[in-house]
Amino acid sequence: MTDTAAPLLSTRSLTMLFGGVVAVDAVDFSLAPGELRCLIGPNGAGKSTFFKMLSGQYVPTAGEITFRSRSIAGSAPHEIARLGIGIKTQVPNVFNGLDVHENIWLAARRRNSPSTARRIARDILERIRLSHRSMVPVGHLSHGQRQWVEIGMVLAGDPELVLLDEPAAGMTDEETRLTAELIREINASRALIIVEHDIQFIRMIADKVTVFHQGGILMEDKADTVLKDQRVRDVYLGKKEYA
Ligand SMILES: Nc1ncnc2c1ncn2[C@@H]1O[C@H](COP(=O)(O)OP(=O)(O)OP(=O)(O)O)[C@@H](O)[C@H]1O
Repeated sequence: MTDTAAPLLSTRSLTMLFGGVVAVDAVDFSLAPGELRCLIGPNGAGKSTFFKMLSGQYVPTAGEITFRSRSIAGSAPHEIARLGIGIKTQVPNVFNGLDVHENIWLAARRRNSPSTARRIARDILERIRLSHRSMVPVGHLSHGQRQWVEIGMVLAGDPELVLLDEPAAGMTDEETRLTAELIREINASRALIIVEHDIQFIRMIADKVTVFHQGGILMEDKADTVLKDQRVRDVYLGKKEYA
């Protein structure tokens, strides 16, 4: 991967208005193949709206999104998923009454034969560290384990780019540590963009960080540089622990 490689994903002047509110303001963004990028920024900065345009949940007011050299702005979510972008939102997407294996098998079954889906589900269960709980209804799992099932369901679609919206929210310290490990493993073969508020978690996973502020990009650099920056401290970190 070099800076001269064609980006996996890029946006140009990407804009989203809600009535008079400019939620995302002419954002130019670029992600290299295989990259792991964290998005941070204060509440209301536009991160979720940006994500929802990438995944097709929102149709941008203006601007372009290019994924693997194809224009995808305004495409339907299922088309974008088929092209290789998988998203885990903050809204739960699991079937609580089905067990762990069934949830992941169903996600894999969308594009595979029953036997291939079984093999994929078995591999994913190992990766998300839930093989030993495969027959437990998802509703009986801890919050952190349910998040891993959701990540597993995204992986079952075999995306080249994974979007995760606050994957460590509400997790215990141990679950957060395991999630960071899991994300590193996923990044061995896939690109990721992760919206996250937990600075300690960002330190565990991040290489490069993009800071959103008032709908635009305030700064983009290596995690250490960003977390030390005075402007970022002023608009975002405030009283947060970042030492
Ligand atoms: N569906 C909507 N209708 C109207 N305004 C919206 C809508 N979604 C977001 N906004 C507004 O757009 C701006 C950006 O919101 P967004 O949720 O994208 O920020 P965020 O950075 O994801 O914040 P948070 O960290 O709290 O999730 C905010 O001013 C918000 O109030």
